[in-house]
Amino acid sequence: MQNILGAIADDFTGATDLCSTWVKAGLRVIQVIGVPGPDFIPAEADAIVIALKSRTIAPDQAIAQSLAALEWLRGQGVRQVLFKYCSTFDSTPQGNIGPVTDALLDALGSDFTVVSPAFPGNGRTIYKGNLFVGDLPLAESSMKDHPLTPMRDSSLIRLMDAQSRGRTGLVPLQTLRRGPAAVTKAFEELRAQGFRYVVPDAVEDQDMMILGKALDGMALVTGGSAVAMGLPANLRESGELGAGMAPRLPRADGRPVVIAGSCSAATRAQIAHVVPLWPSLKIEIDRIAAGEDVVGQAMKWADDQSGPILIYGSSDPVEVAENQRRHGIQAAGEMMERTLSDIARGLFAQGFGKFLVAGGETSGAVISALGLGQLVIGPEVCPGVPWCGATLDGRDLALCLKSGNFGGADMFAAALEMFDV
Ligand SMILES: Nc1ncnc2c1ncn2[C@@H]1O[C@H](COP(=O)(O)OP(=O)(O)OP(=O)(O)O)[C@@H](O)[C@H]1O
Ligand SMILES: O=C(O)[C@@H](O)C(=O)CO
Repeated sequence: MQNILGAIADDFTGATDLCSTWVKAGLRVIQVIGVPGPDFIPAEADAIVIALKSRTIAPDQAIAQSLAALEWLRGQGVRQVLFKYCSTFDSTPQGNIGPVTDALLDALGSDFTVVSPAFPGNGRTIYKGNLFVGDLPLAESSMKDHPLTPMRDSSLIRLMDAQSRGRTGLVPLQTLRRGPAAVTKAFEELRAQGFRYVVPDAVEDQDMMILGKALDGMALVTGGSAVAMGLPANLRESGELGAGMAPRLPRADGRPVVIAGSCSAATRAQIAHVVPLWPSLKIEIDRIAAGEDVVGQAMKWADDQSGPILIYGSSDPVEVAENQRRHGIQAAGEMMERTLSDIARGLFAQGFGKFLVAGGETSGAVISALGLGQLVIGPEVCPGVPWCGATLDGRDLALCLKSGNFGGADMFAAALEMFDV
């Protein structure tokens, strides 16, 4: 069996978001955690998404990991590769979106690709090359205060140019709306003019479907999960895709816990919603830095509670800035990720079996600490956020990896209600 679509995602929640998009399109999809070793046997699938944690690491490491992922995917026979990054283009002036895209293009012997973080279903739209989050330009949205990748420019063209080797062109909405053939022609013209990347405007799902058709045959596609929406239709037309299967809610015994490390506005609203309803524990960076046994205390606390519980590090931008000033940006993030993931591992040992984790970096840390190899994608809680199943030490567990800014205020409870919790 050859897997026909392959993807490299720069974080774990982004990977599940993409998997969910393809599962909804009827594909059998598996999410693989990190680049698999030689003994790894992937479950049978139409698409494989490799989840890396490469969004904020040094560019040379991100390149090395992404190239290793590409090599592995090519060994599986994938016919098109997607580099999945955040729908809010989370990156720094150094990368890693530009450097990884350049390295993947080189490795594939290609010199042109699309840059499309648009995700209309979640309010990420592109107009005249500018990225909007809901009603606000990216640089005026809450992403301007992101702890690791503050986004201070809304122009995707400037953002991509600043961190890549080539030049970025635009396909305006008017051209896109003329259909796939017009888009393909615009791509060819831009490429002939020496552009290496193209940002297509897109404001509705229908635009993503037009774009998807124009991407047929492009060796490397880059963007958010919605750029993947139209790709399965190309495979159906060429007869390469069989009948789809409805996703199933994973089996999982054990208590539920929400672990939040995302400081995004949506996650903070979700936390504010459940704090009055559920036992909730805030983890303080200062106490971690002071060497207190924060993990042991959290596990004891969790043992004393019943029903769903929330453990969170998330703070508002003022407190995050204060923590970063005291401990350093990287160190503050890492301390919190390590602590939350140690707590997750401890809770699994304590019998917890349903984990909702908020935040891409945080999810990456938790999944790595649990030592999971692959996730089977189940039904969606809200756009871009599915439940996933995994097996660990002979136990079934369910995981819901939530991108920081996804989901409405009542999303935590809605996710657990799917299990009648
Ligand atoms: N109180 C805090 N002070 C400083 N940093 C924090 C605090 N709480 C969490 N963090 C760090 O902020 C970062 C949040 O990144 P994460 O990727 O988990 O969330 P996100 O960016 O909102 O989600 P996504 O990547 O899915 O959009 C993590 O490194 C986390 O450890
Ligand atoms: O594209 C998105 O917004 C998400 O899948 C994500 O990558 C958040 O980390």
